[in-house]
Amino acid sequence: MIEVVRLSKRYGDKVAVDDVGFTARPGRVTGFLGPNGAGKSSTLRILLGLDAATSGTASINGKRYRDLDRPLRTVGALLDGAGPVPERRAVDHLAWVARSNGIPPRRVGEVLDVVGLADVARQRVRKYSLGMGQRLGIAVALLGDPEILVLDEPANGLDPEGIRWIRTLLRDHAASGRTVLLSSHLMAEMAGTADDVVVIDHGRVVAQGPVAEVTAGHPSLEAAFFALTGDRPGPGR
Ligand SMILES: Nc1ncnc2c1ncn2[C@@H]1O[C@H](COP(=O)(O)OP(=O)(O)OP(=O)(O)O)[C@@H](O)[C@H]1O
Repeated sequence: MIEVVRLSKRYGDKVAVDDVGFTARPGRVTGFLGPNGAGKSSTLRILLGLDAATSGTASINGKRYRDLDRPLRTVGALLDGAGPVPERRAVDHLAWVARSNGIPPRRVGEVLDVVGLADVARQRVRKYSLGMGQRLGIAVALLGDPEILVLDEPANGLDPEGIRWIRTLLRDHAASGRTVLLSSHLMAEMAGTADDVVVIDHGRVVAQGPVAEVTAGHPSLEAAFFALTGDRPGPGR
């Protein structure tokens, strides 16, 4: 379970996250939705111990990330922009992450199979396409067989088949009683993946609840999103 309570983050005068609260529950995929710059990555970075909150708390199974024992075995994460050293081979990167977290080496082969990179595991990461890099990031997230997955824009760089693949992976993870939190600015992707959504705009939560509830009165989740955020679909959105 993930709990975010009255979380705020300021960068100088800029309020990036403003009194945000939500819960991501076991057995459900929770979608964290918002336009670019809404505060999604800032919230997830605090949750994962990469940044400090100005006020409020973000916890994983009741603990701050930094207080988790062997964190990768509790929570697997994929963050925008985070990636392995380009000169490293994918398999070596995974083996290094596994070693540093006390994860059995056999998991490396298992996750390479799950993400469909087994045949290219010995290639250097710099030769990977965007989509392959994204799959490698997901492999790292799965390495510790974690109860909780936190993924920032996991569909970035994936083709339609890749998007369908990750949707199935996340649905299966939740169906086995585990917790999934994923951020996206892509409504269509979220409508088919999430059980619950948290909609954030200008740092504040503007709606949250089961997809059907948030969508009620609108023709689609996309229409609800644009009505809630006052934004129009356009380039980069
Ligand atoms: N390190 C930083 N210093 C100053 N401002 C920042 C910093 N990180 C984020 N911000 C600002 O905080 C706001 C929220 O950014 P954040 O990256 O959390 O949004 P986001 O919803 O994840 O958007 P995106 O999808 O574009 O990543 C933005 O206005 C951004 O410019």
